[in-house]
Amino acid sequence: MHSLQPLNTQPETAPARHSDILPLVAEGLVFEAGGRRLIDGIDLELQPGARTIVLGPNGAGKSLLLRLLHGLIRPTAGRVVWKGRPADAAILRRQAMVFQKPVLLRRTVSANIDYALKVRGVSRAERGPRVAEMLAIADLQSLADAPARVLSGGEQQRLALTRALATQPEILFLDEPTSSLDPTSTQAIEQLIDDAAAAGTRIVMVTHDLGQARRLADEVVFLHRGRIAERTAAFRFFQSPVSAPATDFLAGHLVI
Ligand SMILES: Nc1ncnc2c1ncn2[C@@H]1O[C@H](COP(=O)(O)OP(=O)(O)OP(=O)(O)O)[C@@H](O)[C@H]1O
Repeated sequence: MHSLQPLNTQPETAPARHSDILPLVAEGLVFEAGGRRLIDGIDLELQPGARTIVLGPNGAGKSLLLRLLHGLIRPTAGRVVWKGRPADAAILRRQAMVFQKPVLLRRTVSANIDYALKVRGVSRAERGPRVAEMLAIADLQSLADAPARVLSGGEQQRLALTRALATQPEILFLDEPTSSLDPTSTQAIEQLIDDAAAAGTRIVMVTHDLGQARRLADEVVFLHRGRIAERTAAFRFFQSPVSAPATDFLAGHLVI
């Protein structure tokens, strides 16, 4: 197994830029299910620019938080506001999410990308060149006409990410996108994320891989029991986290 090189260790390197939908603000977010309060009053503001990595122990509510922000599930209380307004169809088209297990259409690699563009209203004339460009960026040209289902796990995730990036989202949510991938596939995915961030896409990513968090994060949001225990610039977080749960977590102690 070869080690992964740090892509960028400096904080706040992504260029801040104008956004039509950011800041994304969560106000008093609560999510309850099965008689449990799983997200317990989260306030969070995400401005354009930085790359946010969400860390925390199993069951802390990381995936739920991403799903609430993305609009896949509705909060029990509180709200998610995009540049001052609730999510609507136009806002939903400007954001994307990539899951741990790629969700792909039973079509070819090209058709998966083409379809994502089509549903966002991109004309046929524009789609062809955009699909070709994205296939090249993701090094998937040789698989363009292959059914997506025959791809390896790493290739499928590269396709899922490429499809998301083809829609030029202003913000991209990633929920453990490399958790079942080998180091080479992980590196390819990280490079695509890094490039997207450099081009201005706001990155919000959950990972259990602390090395990956160090490589990609500008800042860390640490969740514990459905609450934000701390939000700290990445270089500081890994040197000296502020909260007790994060300190224990980084020390490898069991955090529940
Ligand atoms: N729809 C639901 N109904 C009931 N409980 C749920 C639901 N969704 C999630 N949970 C529970 O909420 C808690 C937080 O889940 P979540 O998937 O957000 O955790 P996580 O921090 O992403 O954990 P992991 O690191 O293990 O993926 C867990 O205890 C989970 O079982």
